[in-house]
Formats: sequence, structure tokens, C-alpha cells
Amino acid sequence: MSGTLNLKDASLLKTACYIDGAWVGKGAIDVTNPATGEVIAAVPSLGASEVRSAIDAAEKAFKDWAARPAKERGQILRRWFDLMMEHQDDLAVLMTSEQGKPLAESKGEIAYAASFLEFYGEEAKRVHGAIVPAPTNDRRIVVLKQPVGVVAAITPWNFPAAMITRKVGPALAAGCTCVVKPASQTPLSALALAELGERAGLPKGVLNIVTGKASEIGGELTANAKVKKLTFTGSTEVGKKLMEQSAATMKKISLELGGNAPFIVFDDADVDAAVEGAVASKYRNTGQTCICTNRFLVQEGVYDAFVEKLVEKVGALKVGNGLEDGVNQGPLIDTAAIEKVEEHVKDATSKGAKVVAGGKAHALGGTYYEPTVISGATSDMLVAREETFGPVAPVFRFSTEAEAIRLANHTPFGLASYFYSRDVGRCWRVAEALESGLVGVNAGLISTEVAPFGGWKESGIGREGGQWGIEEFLEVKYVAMAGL
Ligand SMILES: NC(=O)C1=CN([C@@H]2O[C@H](COP(=O)(O)OP(=O)(O)OC[C@H]3O[C@@H](n4cnc5c(N)ncnc54)[C@H](OP(=O)(O)O)[C@@H]3O)[C@@H](O)[C@H]2O)C=CC1
Ligand SMILES: O=C(O)CCCC(=O)O
Repeated sequence: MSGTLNLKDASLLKTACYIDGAWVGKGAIDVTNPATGEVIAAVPSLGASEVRSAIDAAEKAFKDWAARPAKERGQILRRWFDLMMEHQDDLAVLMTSEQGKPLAESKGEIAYAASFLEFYGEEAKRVHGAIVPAPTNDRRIVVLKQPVGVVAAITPWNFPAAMITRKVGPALAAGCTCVVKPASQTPLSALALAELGERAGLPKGVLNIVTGKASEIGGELTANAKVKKLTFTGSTEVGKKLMEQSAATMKKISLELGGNAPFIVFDDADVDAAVEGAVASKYRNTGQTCICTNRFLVQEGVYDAFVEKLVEKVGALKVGNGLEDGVNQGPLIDTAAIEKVEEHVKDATSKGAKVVAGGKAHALGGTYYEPTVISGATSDMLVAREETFGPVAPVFRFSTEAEAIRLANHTPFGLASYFYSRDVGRCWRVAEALESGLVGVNAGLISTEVAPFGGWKESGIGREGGQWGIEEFLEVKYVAMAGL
């Protein structure tokens, strides 16, 4: 298989699961390249009992791992970061082959994913407690921070590496151990990460990767009382279900769910800069990220200019197999994804919107879809309410700042928002008025390992990244030292 993928280090193509430091199970679930439809590998379909053994291994490894000095845990994470960067090219080929994103984006994601290991390797040393002034002189109030224990992580296919390291990096840095269930469509990146983690010196049981039927694995991970924390990125529907399932054992939870990101362009914006930000925010990963713009809200004075310039830029995007040179947009992940995109475009045009770029399946066939722009979008359309998760840019028109804010916030979701304006007063006002966890002001790409990432409203609970990300894996303990 690695022959087909032409990896420099063939041992990065792993097709077994990783439990307690051993590679277990045989190929049962096909992994398909969405660019070609070709099966590139098969991974095991583990059941509840194997997941239980992974949880047991993580629990057994927890005591020693948590007891290691933070500096030592940090050094292992740092070595893991170095190995990821050393193998960036191979990891990117694996990712593009199972996920479809252009190779340059995959390389970017590997560097982004590795940055969480680097950052949290350093942050491990900064898990500070506190000594609080006590109300009487005979005692001291001490606040300790300790790892929560075994962590279950369930991750999606759109960022096959970064969604794992963004969880596992801080969890391991804090002293927790992990059982990870990657998406069935993109398990190869996860398994390659485990191989590199082992080479970096992770002791057995500290990191475990299981693949198989989602409901069965998810059922065990949420029901098992040994798991103290669940961290999930994926659809809102599954996130809510996992939250419900985790209630019985009162697990700590972090959920990073769907969004419906608005991108507002005010009359005073630099329209060229806005168009550049729009393309980056909308068409990255073929529109399949939870922070991709879902709705462009453009003020009437620059509406026509924005649409015209956007159409021109979008027309220059090259669609194709992500492994080929110069490709900007790969295929969608699967047929269900392209069907959703088609439904949204059909619904919008049936309600009066006009397709001004793309608007149909791409001539390459399969799950390729043309980069699309729709003008005249209105709030009764599906594109206004639902996450399209595809390369479609619906452009809505508004007249006042108050109307833009109302439209932007008119959604149960609150993950990312973007806006372009050159008025500093407006920049502060609007940034503060938007109901979302992330706001890009004159910027369409804002993800970084040092900042908090997470949603308001139904977009989720908790934060990943920066100093906030590690808190999710720590318990706070108040120790009253009395009789002094
Ligand atoms: N917020 C985000 O970043 C993402 C949002 N989405 C949104 O969700 C839509 C559907 O995408 P989809 O991939 O189906 O997202 P899901 O939420 O279904 O998948 C995300 C992860 O959850 C797992 N999963 C699915 N069902 C269960 C379950 N019952 N118990 C435990 N784990 C489960 C999946 O496993 P398996 O792969 O084995 O099914 C995968 O590992 C997309 O079109 C998009 O709108 C999707 C991905 C990421
Ligand atoms: O789509 C997601 O689930 C993750 C967002 C990617 C990013 O961190 O930019």
C-alpha cells in the first residue's frame, strides 16, 4: 500500500489499532481516497471489549505518567513535535490521500497539528496552583491543579491530525492518558501519529487509538466510569448525544461542534482585502471546516463590487486531486456531503437567488463540486440556517450596522464570525456585539495554537488552544492547611 502512496518512510502507514503499546486488529473498514474512489487501506473494526481494554491500559498508565515531572512529559511532547515536522511530507501525503485536501493544505495542517505538541510541551511546566490569603492566621489556603485522569477523544475527518493533537497535546501535558477514536474516513493520520508518539518515547498505555463502529465505541467510552473526561469535535447532533450519554458518569466534557459563521463586509471595508479573506475563509478544505464562512453579509454600497471581485477570484481556483500541483480545491469527503451542497444550492435558486459562479457538480465527477457564489441570498433559504460544509458562498445584502449584527447573531450557533471595516470604533463595537467564540476582524484565517478556540451557544462547551486548552484536563483542589 505504501508503494501506492510513495511514502519515504513506509512504516508510517499503519493499519492496526494501537492499544497498550501494541498494534492490534486486522483491516475490516476500508479507507477510500475521495479524489479517486480507490481503497488505500483497511483498519480494524474494534468492539466494546477491545475499547474496554484500551481504557484499562490508559488507567493503568495514568499513575506513572501523572507522577512524572512536567518537564519530562514536555520533553516527550517536544520530541513528538520534532518527529512530526521531520515526517511532514509523508504525513501530508497520507492525509491528502484519505481526506482529499490539497497537499499544501495538508502540510499546513501537519505543522498546525504539531504546534499543539510544541506549545503544550512547554505549557506542561506552567500548570500553576495558587496560595490564597486566608481569613485567619492559623491556616493557609492552597489551590492545586491535578490531571482529571483517563480522557476519551472523538475526532472528525476534516482535520485528521490537528483535532487529535489539539486534544491529546494538552491532555498528556496535564498528566492525563488518552483513548482516541478518529473518524472512520481518516484513521491513517491518527495511526501514523501514534507511531511517531511511540518513537518519541510515550510509555505504553499513555496513548491508545481505536477504530470501529462509532456508536459501539462511543457507547463504551461514555458509559465507562474509568473515563473521566470526554473531548469531542464533530457535528452538533452527535455532540449532544455524547453529552447525554456522559451524564450518567458525570464526565467532564468539551464539545467543539458546528457553526454558521457570518462574514460581514461594511461599506468602509477594503474590498480587495475582504475578498482575499473571503476566499481563504470559505474555500479552505473545500468549505469543510466548522469555522468556514457560511453566510456573507455585505452592505449595499459595496455589494456589487464585492460580488464581482469574489466571482473573479473564485473562477481562478483550480479543482482537482489534491496530490497534483497547483490544485486549490479537492473533492468533498463523500456523496452525502455533495448531496447536501446540491440541496442547498437548489433550495436557494428556487427561492430567487442567482448562481454567479459554479453552481453544479464539477466535470471531474465523483465528489468534486465547482467553487460557487450565489448572489441575492435571503434568510428564508437553507444556506441561512444550516451549515453547508461545502464550497458555496451565499451573499446576503444589508443596509445598517444594527441589521448586520442582528442577522449575524440570528442563529443558534456561535463559533466563528468575521467582519471587514476600517472604522476603529465600529471594529470594537461589532467585535463586542457578535455572539461567537472567535471573531476575525479584517482577517479570514485566524486559527493558531496560542489562542482559545471554541463556541458559544450550540457550538459547544470548553476551549482548545492556548493557556485555556490545558485547563480542560485539570481538576482544581482546594487544600486548607490549618493548625499552623
Ligand atoms: N465541528 C466540526 O468540525 C465538524 C462538523 N461536522 C458537521 O457534521 C456533519 C456530519 O459529519 P460527520 O462526519 O458525520 O460528523 P460526526 O459528528 O458524525 O463525526 C465526528 C466523529 O464522531 C464519531 N461519531 C459519529 N457518531 C457517533 C456516535 N453515535 N458515538 C460516538 N461517536 C460518533 C464519528 O465516527 P465515524 O467517523 O466512525 O462515524 C467521528 O469520529 C458535517 O457535514 C458537518 O456539517 C463534521 C465534522 C467536523
Ligand atoms: O473544523 C474544525 O473542526 C476545526 C477547525 C479548524 C481550525 O482549527 O482552524
